[in-house]
Amino acid sequence: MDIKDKSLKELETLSQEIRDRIIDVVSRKGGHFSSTLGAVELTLGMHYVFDAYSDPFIFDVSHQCYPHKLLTGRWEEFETVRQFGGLSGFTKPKESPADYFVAGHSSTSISLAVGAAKAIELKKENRVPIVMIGDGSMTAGMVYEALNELGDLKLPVVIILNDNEMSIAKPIGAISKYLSKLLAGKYYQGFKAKVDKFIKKNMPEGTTYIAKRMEEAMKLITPGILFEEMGIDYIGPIDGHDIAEIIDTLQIAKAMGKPVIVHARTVKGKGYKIAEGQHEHWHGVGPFNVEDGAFVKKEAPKAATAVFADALCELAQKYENIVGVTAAMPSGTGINKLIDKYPNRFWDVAIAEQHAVTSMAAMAKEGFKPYITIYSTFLQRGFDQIIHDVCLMNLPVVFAMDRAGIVGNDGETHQGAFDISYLRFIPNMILFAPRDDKTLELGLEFAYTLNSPSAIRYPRGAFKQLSYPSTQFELGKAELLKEGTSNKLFIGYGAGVTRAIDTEILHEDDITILDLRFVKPIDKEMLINLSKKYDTWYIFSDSQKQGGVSSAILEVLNEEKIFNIEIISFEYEDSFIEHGDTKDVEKHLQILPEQLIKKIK
Ligand SMILES: Cc1ncc(C[n+]2csc(CCOP(=O)(O)OP(=O)(O)O)c2C)c(N)n1
Ligand SMILES: CC(=O)[C@@H](O)[C@H](O)COP(=O)(O)O
Ligand SMILES: [Mg+2]
Repeated sequence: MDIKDKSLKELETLSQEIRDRIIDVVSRKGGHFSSTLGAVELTLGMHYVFDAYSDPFIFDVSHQCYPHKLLTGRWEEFETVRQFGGLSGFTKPKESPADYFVAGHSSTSISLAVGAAKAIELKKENRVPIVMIGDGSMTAGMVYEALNELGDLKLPVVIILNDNEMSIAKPIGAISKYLSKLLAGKYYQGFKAKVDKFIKKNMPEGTTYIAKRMEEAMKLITPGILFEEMGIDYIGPIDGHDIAEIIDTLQIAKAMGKPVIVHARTVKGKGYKIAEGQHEHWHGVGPFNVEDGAFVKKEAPKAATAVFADALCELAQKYENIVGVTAAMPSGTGINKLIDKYPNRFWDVAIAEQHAVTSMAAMAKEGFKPYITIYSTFLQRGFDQIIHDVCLMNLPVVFAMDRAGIVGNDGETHQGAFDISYLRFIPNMILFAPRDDKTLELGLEFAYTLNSPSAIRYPRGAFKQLSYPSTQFELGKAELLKEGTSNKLFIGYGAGVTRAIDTEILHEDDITILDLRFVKPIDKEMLINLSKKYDTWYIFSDSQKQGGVSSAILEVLNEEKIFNIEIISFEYEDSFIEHGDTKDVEKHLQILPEQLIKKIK
């Protein structure tokens, strides 16, 4: 939709239509809600001043990109957002040429803009990268790595800092406090008045000349701004819901031809009163009633996250040296409960996964037992820190990895597919997984006893509760759940054990089921023994096949020169897994028990 020739009044009407569409669709389908509502006017400003099909439009995390989708030919299709086969909830170039990059993990936007700006300069093109980044995402280290170079190179990049004074939860840390202080300032008004006066007095011919003078004007009224010190001009705070002010400012920022941060004050949830200014609750939602904001809740069994949080609470009470962190996901990981109860032992360190890992390594060195509670996908950010700061030092840090396996509607960027593959080869690391609630509780207690780094994984949502009695973990020991009479062996890992059991029930043969429990150290003895009885092994695990559970088993068989076993892995194939309701995605992957049984037969 070209909005460049719309009047201010028309733009205001459009902003209401966009909000109505988002509220209507998200209230029925679920999705990211309050961030995207708060970004409507800023997005309109971006589209008015820049060109989404030419200028790189870079949305950080991109959970706030719904207005952008609606403005770039996806109004009708928006009905399908986050559903299987439908629109992604994030920006995705495959979906539209107006989506510059895939995003979903935070704080990548300014680096992308710097790279794009370098390329634009080398290609001698006339395009300007425009970024939208939230205040919460300004806490991550990558942002400062990018600003560091940008302030030096002085390439033209416009960065809208969309500041609603919230991350998913409340904002954390010194940067947040600093931004709040800036928000409280009156810099923009002074700046604008000066610029207006200047333009009126000195003929408004040619933006380069005006921009040059603006720079001088700004220096007088933005003392000591961190960004200025880094070589990046700062304009703000502006009202991020005032379309005229946004357009005005973005035009100026674009004309300046150098890196500029436009600091905009916004209200998270703007336009839906019940959500306005609320954190957590309205960030990402399921279907709800628009009239009263009541969620259409389906009766759901207790999620693994809640089982984890309760169990860790009990352990923390028992062992005073247990500490823990989350990187900006307090309620998502359930650790908010512990932060409330033990504020001196459990922390939200903001979006700072690398720092979370390394700072907990030092706590382990000091004799504490850190539990890093983190989504499988976000731990990817702390990869080098796991190797260099935790495993190399052989420190007993526990990685409690939530959202392992298919996460559903967030899709490609968020699937917890890779953790086994990226952790398994690291020396000293112990990898194990519970199959249900009880074994999750046992696993957390077992982790406490370990003197090495360990990682335990559990899924989004609830485990299916199993009837097999639970025994405590024993390092490197698998558990034979059922001995059958056929030549087949089902090996399950974590939630994969349930998949194995559910598939076995559908098979007429009486099949042996092994809960592998540890993928590292793996139970070689058990595998060697089983190789003497069963010659066709099926591997069930909610993880990537490459480097995953079946790879680990094949390594053992190969080392032991056991070549007569056929291994059939039902792990994820070598591709990124799309978004959709988890059941739909699993069906697409053909890993539902009724599909697996057909493959086996
Ligand atoms: C690396 C990484 N860690 C954590 C998250 C989870 N996450 C998504 S949005 C968000 C909050 C971002 O806050 P902000 O940038 O201020 O955006 P807002 O939602 O307030 O608009 C968090 C923590 C993520 N996407 N990526
Ligand atoms: C955008 C983002 O990274 C988070 O909002 C994420 O979508 C939360 O996922 P859960 O719903 O699994 O907590
Ligand atoms: Mg925010």
